[in-house]
Amino acid sequence: MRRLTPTVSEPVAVLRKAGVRAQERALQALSTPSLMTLAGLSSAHLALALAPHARRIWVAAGPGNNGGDGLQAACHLHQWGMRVQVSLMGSPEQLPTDARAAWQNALRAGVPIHSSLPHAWLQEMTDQDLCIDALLGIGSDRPPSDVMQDWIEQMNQCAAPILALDVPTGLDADSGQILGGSPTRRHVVHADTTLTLLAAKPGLFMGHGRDVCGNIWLDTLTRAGPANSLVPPADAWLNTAKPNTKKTHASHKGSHGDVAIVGGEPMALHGMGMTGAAVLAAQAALHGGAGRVILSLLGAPAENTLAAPDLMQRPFHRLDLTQLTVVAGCGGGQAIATVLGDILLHSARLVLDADGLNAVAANPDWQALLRSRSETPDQRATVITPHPLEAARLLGSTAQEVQQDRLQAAQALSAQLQCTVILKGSGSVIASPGEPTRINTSGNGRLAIGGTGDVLAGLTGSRLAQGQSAHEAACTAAWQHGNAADHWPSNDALTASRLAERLH
Ligand SMILES: NC(=O)C1=CN([C@@H]2O[C@H](COP(=O)(O)OP(=O)(O)OC[C@H]3O[C@@H](n4cnc5c(N)ncnc54)[C@H](OP(=O)(O)O)[C@@H]3O)[C@@H](O)[C@H]2O)[C@@H](O)CC1
Ligand SMILES: Nc1ncnc2c1ncn2[C@@H]1O[C@H](COP(=O)(O)OP(=O)(O)O)[C@@H](O)[C@H]1O
Ligand SMILES: [K+]
Repeated sequence: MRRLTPTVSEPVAVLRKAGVRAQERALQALSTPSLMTLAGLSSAHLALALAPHARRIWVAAGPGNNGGDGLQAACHLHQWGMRVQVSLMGSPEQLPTDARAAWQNALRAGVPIHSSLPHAWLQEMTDQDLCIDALLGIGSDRPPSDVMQDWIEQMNQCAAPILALDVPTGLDADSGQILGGSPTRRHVVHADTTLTLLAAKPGLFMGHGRDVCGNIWLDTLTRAGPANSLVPPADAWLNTAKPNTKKTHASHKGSHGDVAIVGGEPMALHGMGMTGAAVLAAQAALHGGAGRVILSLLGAPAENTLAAPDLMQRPFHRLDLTQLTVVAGCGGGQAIATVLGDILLHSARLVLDADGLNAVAANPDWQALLRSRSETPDQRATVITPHPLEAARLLGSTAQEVQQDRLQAAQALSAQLQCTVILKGSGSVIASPGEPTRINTSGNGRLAIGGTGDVLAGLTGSRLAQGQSAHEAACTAAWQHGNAADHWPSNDALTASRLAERLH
């Protein structure tokens, strides 16, 4: 069993529900004791570690095998001398085989099992006690029933912390969305800790998953031996790519790459002042360690010269694109369309963001140009950094559809445009042709403010300029960007410009 944090260094495979089921089938026959026995024991160990002084442990057990895990855990905790009560939803006779065996074990051991909520017990529980959510795991495909919703609400309102087994009930393990697309989070368990079983699931790290899982632990239930070779191919991996920011002594500014930021439409052009976005990207490229950063604002001379003394400034026609890492589109407005063809054709390495992506989405010729960059003899690296709406425009779908399956959306876009994609948002997904897809686990809701995406684009450009491949640059930049937010002092405002200066 191990805790999954953004600083985890070994690779962690992520499987969708279908993959977990396949793994379950493959391991079931081999595993002695049964997988549920292992799951129950592991859950009980973690429960005891989380609440060693609990005077009450309430287990809410559902009608499937997730309920079986809870019953098995209750049995151990009871045998170890803890005061446990189980509320079992549904009829014990209808439990699946393993869960039914767990119920019989618990009965034999003398665990109190009821079919309703222990109201008085719940009211007496304190923050030293523990609730165990074993209502639904990966078998849930619809919003919880009315009675279950009531149990969930009681659990969320209880003073004791919550340990969710496998998945917090009400959360879709694949997407991180709330089952049934409910706009409120009332009908999903808000766990303090989630012990996920067999494999990490994507939904725990995306969308609402980050808010309702609490600390995530993983037990693969596989011990050393032949069982390990039966794990199906991963759908993705958690992103563990930390940047190496060390620079050799024997280096000069030319050793660390040149980045040109092209964007920042001024107010004078179409009445929308967006030079700030380009300056943010440029600052991030500088603080990300690029040797030289050139700001090429579209349509007018710089308005921020004094604010950015470290930056060089050039008009677009003076840039030698073939020698540069270009970050294009940040605050690009409509003006980006005037230079996008040249950028797609000639830039040595490219990060395309924001209005650059919107322009590509509207123009099939530019899509073809973007694709063809991977076919040039020098295979020009390209990273695109869409948020869900920009991704939807490129895919011809909706942001909601993208959020329903972020892994699939990022992979489809990467295949369609033959480039690296960072699909931004809670749990950014990094997909590249022929590379394992990554889910970034650093970062938090404080990044949900204007301008942080420009910072990510500039940082990615600096990583490319320093010699990383498109996939590595995207992985390390996404991790570093989120990590800076994770270490931000809680009493200090996080703004994009300050983020750009504190990338460490
Ligand atoms: N098998 C194994 O080897 C191992 C399994 N493991 C554990 O099993 C879990 C998967 O078990 P599972 O497949 O039984 O699914 P689970 O999540 O318990 O739910 C299904 C039940 O809930 C019901 N139900 C569904 N939705 C509902 C709703 N909205 N509201 C109300 N009811 C709803 C559904 O009813 P039905 O759809 O049939 O009407 C069915 O009765 C997995 O997450 C892990 O914890 C581990 O121990 C490792 C070994
Ligand atoms: N809830 C969140 N959790 C983690 N990261 C987030 C969250 N919301 C936004 N982000 C990150 O913040 C950045 C926002 O980018 P974007 O939407 O393009 O904003 P902008 O265009 O204003 O810069 C992205 O890197 C995204 O991954
Ligand atoms: K659960």
